[in-house]
Amino acid sequence: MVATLQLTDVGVRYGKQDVLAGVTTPVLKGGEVTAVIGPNAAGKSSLFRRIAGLLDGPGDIRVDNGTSGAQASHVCYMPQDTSVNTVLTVYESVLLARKQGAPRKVSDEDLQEVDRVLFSLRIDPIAFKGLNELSGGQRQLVSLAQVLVREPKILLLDEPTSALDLHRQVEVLALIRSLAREREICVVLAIHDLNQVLRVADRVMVIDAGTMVSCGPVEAVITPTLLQNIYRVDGRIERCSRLCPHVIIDGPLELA
Ligand SMILES: Nc1ncnc2c1ncn2[C@@H]1O[C@H](COP(=O)(O)OP(=O)(O)OP(=O)(O)O)[C@@H](O)[C@H]1O
Repeated sequence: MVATLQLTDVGVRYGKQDVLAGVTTPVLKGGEVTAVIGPNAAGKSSLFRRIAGLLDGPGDIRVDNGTSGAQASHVCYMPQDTSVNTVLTVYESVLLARKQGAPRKVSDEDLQEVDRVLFSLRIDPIAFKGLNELSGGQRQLVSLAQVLVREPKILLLDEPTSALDLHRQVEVLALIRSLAREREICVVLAIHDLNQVLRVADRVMVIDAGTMVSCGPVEAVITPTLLQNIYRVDGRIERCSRLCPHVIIDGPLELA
């Protein structure tokens, strides 16, 4: 069965302050990548924490048309903050993530999956380094390995490439897209770089000031009007030599 995720009227409140309200999506399906975009402090991370079951709030989060998000075991969440406070090695931390909530005995299959994920993210050369010895980008790749190794069906990634160099961003996002397709994973990822959104996502959800203002196919949503209304910049969409759409920014919005 293909995994599905659907949000109905989902909100988040910290104390007495509503930071997110009324987020309703179509059914997001395995095999698809949905990008969540919007300005700083719009409510994107709060939405991810709410879907992952780390925050309470109004609304309905439906996984596979039944279980609520928090309870479904195949929902994996990678937070924005990947700082660590442990002496584990990369390999140990990824193996531990794999065994989370499962019987303790480590099988050959577990070891093979850890190897496969480290290799796919090209972090196998640092497998036996301590987590506290890594660069910011390496730490982010390890965090990604920790969720991929659990073989999720719903994958929630909060800015998974923010610390990566350009080559690694393109490579990792291509990997995420191909895993989504091959393993029918429903991927939802927050990301600021609209050009990467245009490359990786099927659908884009725009959050602005705690409200979902738009949700649809990437090229229908990422338009000069969005650049003006949400990001206050003048820009246009053009195609690169491989025909992938790209955002060209002309400058800050010039008010008439
Ligand atoms: N633990 C918290 N307690 C109170 N308010 C919070 C908490 N976490 C976030 N907020 C507030 O909620 C709002 C949304 O924050 P959130 O982190 O969800 O934004 P975001 O869209 O992910 O931003 P960014 O793009 O900067 O990461 C902000 O006004 C923020 O100050």
